[in-house]
Amino acid sequence: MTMSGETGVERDGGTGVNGGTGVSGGEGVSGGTGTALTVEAVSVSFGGVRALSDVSFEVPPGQVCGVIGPNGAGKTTLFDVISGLRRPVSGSVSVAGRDTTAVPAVRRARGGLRRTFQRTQVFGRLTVADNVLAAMEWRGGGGGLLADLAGWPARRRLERERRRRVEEVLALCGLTELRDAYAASLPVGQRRLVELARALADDPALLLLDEPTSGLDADQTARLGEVVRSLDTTTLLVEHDMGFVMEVCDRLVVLDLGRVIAVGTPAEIRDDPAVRAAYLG
Ligand SMILES: Nc1ncnc2c1ncn2[C@@H]1O[C@H](COP(=O)(O)OP(=O)(O)OP(=O)(O)O)[C@@H](O)[C@H]1O
Repeated sequence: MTMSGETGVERDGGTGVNGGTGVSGGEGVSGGTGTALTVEAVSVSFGGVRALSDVSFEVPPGQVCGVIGPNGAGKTTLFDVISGLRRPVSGSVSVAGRDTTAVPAVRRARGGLRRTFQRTQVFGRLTVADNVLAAMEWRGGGGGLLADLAGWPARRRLERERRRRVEEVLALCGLTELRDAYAASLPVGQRRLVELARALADDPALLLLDEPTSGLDADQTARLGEVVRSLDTTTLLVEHDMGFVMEVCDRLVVLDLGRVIAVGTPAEIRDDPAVRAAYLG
């Protein structure tokens, strides 16, 4: 299946990390909501460029952790490592106490890892509601072909339950009035909310949000903050909007040139001289 990005270019959605599309099962990351994340001594190199050097931090269950740092600090590379799109040359990633460093991205997605991207990935030719519904369809309806043909009551119940959940998530993300709009017709901020709704549809265990406020107006940003705060899900977010980060995150990890230069609460980070130096030069 393909997804349309902000540019209108069709993008491959088959990484299995966004909304869990196209995969089935339940392995890889599982642990339900409130799953602890541990990154330990992770290093990644691109030729001579050390994108991540010995990066370590923990996110306790249910906390919201911001990853901040100047351009090129290694934030996207870190997300790629945690979601399984890139293997570190050394170090490990553990989710709910289980080492997932060698677990493929698709299995992490099956286990409940959801990620949104800097460049939004939604199904442009589906309505907003169907985008969210599609994020749940990967589990299948149960009962196989026979159930498909016979329309078993259990299958119909599941379908009703999913549709109820779609409406719930749309309301949470402020998208109810847009439920029948085609995703491709929406401005980037709203598409970003659709992507978030897809990620939230089936109770993620671990949520990675890449620049979630980008393209959102002030009201949408405020709502996003409320949504993220209301979740029990362990959440990691890369974000340049410092006001948002300071308000929404329980803790921050600051990267600079691939290294962790500070970890702490927003208040601690605000006053940290190393952070000020990295940002102000
Ligand atoms: N595929 C790649 N090949 C070579 N170098 C790369 C690749 N991806 C990232 N890098 C380099 O690794 C370093 C970290 O990049 P990364 O994209 O992770 O940083 P970032 O903090 O996400 O930056 P930004 O805020 O600009 O998105 C940078 O020096 C970047 O040029």
